[in-house]
Amino acid sequence: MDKPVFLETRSIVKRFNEVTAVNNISMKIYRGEIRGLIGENGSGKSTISAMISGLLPKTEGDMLVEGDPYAPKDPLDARAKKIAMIVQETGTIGQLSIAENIFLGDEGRFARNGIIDRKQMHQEAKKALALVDFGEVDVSLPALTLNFEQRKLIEIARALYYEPELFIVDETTTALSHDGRLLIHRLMRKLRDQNKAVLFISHDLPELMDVCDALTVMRDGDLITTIDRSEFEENHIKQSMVGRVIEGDYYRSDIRASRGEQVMIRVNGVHASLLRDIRFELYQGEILGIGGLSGSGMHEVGKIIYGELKPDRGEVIVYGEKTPGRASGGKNRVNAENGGPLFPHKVKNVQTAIANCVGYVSKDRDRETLIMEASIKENLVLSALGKLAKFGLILPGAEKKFARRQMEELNIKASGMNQRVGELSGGNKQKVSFGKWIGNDSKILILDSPTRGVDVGVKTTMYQLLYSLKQQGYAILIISEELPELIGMSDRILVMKNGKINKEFRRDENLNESMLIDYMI
Ligand SMILES: Nc1ncnc2c1ncn2[C@@H]1O[C@H](COP(=O)(O)OP(=O)(O)OP(=O)(O)O)[C@@H](O)[C@H]1O
Repeated sequence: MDKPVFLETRSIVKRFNEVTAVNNISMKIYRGEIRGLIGENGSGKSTISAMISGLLPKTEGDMLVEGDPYAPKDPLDARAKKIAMIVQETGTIGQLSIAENIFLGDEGRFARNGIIDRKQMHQEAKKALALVDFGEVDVSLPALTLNFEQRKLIEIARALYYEPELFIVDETTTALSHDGRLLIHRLMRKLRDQNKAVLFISHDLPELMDVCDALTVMRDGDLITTIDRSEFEENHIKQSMVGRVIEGDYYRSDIRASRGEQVMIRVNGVHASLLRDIRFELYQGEILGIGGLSGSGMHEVGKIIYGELKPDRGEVIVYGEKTPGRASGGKNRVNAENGGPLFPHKVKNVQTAIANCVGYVSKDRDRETLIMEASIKENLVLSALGKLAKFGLILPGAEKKFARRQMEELNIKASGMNQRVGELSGGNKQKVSFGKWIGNDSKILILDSPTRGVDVGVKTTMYQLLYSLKQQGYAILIISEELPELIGMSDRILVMKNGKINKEFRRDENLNESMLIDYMI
C-alpha cells in the first residue's frame, strides 16, 4: 500500500474495569481510503473510534497522526487535529437551536466583544447545512423540531464544516433512509477522492463491501484481520467476524401468509401532522410490515398506536380485557387464543396502550425506550412488573430470573445484569429494548426498526423469536426501512408514501424489493 498513513494506533488498549473492550490493537488508516470496521455487537468498534475521536481516553498504547504523537483530550481537540466523528445515537441537543448545535463548543468564533453575532452564526450554519443538501430550514429553531434523520444530517454538517482529514462514521447509515444512506456514501467517496481518510463502521456487510476500499474485522476487542477490496468475499468476512460458519438465511421459511381471526389493533381514519386517513387492522398471530421512506409517516404510525402521538382526527382501537391493566399479573391477559372475548378500547395515551398489552420498541432507543442510568435488569423488568408482582410486591428472585433469561436468550453482552445500560454497545442496547417487551405479557408488539445496529447472529435470534411469537398468537407490527426484512418476515406489507398507505402486499415468494420501491417513491 503506497498511500500515506494518516492515523496509526500502536498496541492500543481500552479497559472498563474488568472488561477489555479494545485489546492491543495496532492499525493504520490511510489517506485516500474508505476503511470499513466490522464485528459483532460489543466487539469494540465504537470504543476504538471513540478513542480516536477524543471521546474516550485510552488505557494503554499510542496513537500517531501523520507520524506525530496524538492524544486528544476531547472531541474538540480531535477536531482541531482534523478528526471528526458522527455517532450511532443522536449527538444533538434538542433544546439548542440548529445553528447552536452545529457550532457547539465553538461559539467563540462568532463572538464580538463578548457578544455572539447570531446573524453571522446563522449564515455559517446555512453554509454547513448546504454541505449535506439539507434544503431550506430556519436555523434558529430548536433541534428537537427535526426528525431523527434531519438531526443526523445536522451532525454530519457539523463534522464536515470543519473539513476533517479523517472522517469517522459510526453505525449511522442504518438509522437513515435510503436517500440519506446514499448521501453519506457520496460524501464519504468525495472525501476519499480528495485524499482524506474515512473510517466507516456498519453492520451492513453488503453496504460495507460496496463502499469500502478495505475492511478491518474485530472480534472480542481483538483485530482479527484487514481485508483488501480485491479479496472481499461475504462468507469469509462473516466467518472471521463470528469465528464460526454462518449458514442459511435467517427469515421464516414458510411462504404462505397466515393469521388469526381476532383483530387486535384497528387504526381508523387517522390524520396527524404527516398522516392522511390511515386505516388498517392488525390481527392476532399476524406479522404486519410497514415500509416506506423515512419521511413517509411510517414512524409516526408506530407512535400513534402506542399513544405517544395524538391523532388530529380518527382513532386507534386496541382489543383487550374488559378491564385493562397489567396489575392483574397477566393471567387474564388478552385471551383470544383461549376463545375469551376481547373488548375494544380507544388508545388515549401511552398508559392505555400499555394497560392493553401493547409493547413498543422505538427507532430512537436512547431517547424513547431505555433508561440509560438504570441497569440492564431494571430496564428489562420495567414493563414486566405486573407479571413479576405477587400481592403487589416484586420478588427480587423473580426479577433476577426474568432478567437472566432475557439476557441469555438475546445473548446480551455485558459484565452482568447490574451494568448500566448507558455503558452497553449500541447493538446490545437494542437487544435490551427488544427484550424489555418480548419477555413480558405484551401481546401486541410495535417494533420500529427492531434490528437496527444488530449483528447477523442476533438478527437470526430475533427473527426466530418473532416467528415463534407469531405462532403463539402475538400480533406484531414491524416498521422498517430494511425491505428484505419486511419481505422475509411479514404476512402482509403496507407501503406508505407521503403520509398515506399506497399499497398492500400479501406474503408471496415472488415479492421483491423493487416491487415495494415502486410504491414508495
Ligand atoms: N462506558 C463503558 N463502561 C463499561 N463498559 C463499556 C463502556 N463502553 C463500552 N463498554 C463495553 O465494551 C465492549 C465494546 O463495546 P463497543 O461499544 O465498542 O462495541 P461495538 O463493537 O461498537 O458494538 P455495537 O456493534 O453493538 O455497536 C462492550 O462489551 C461494552 O459493554
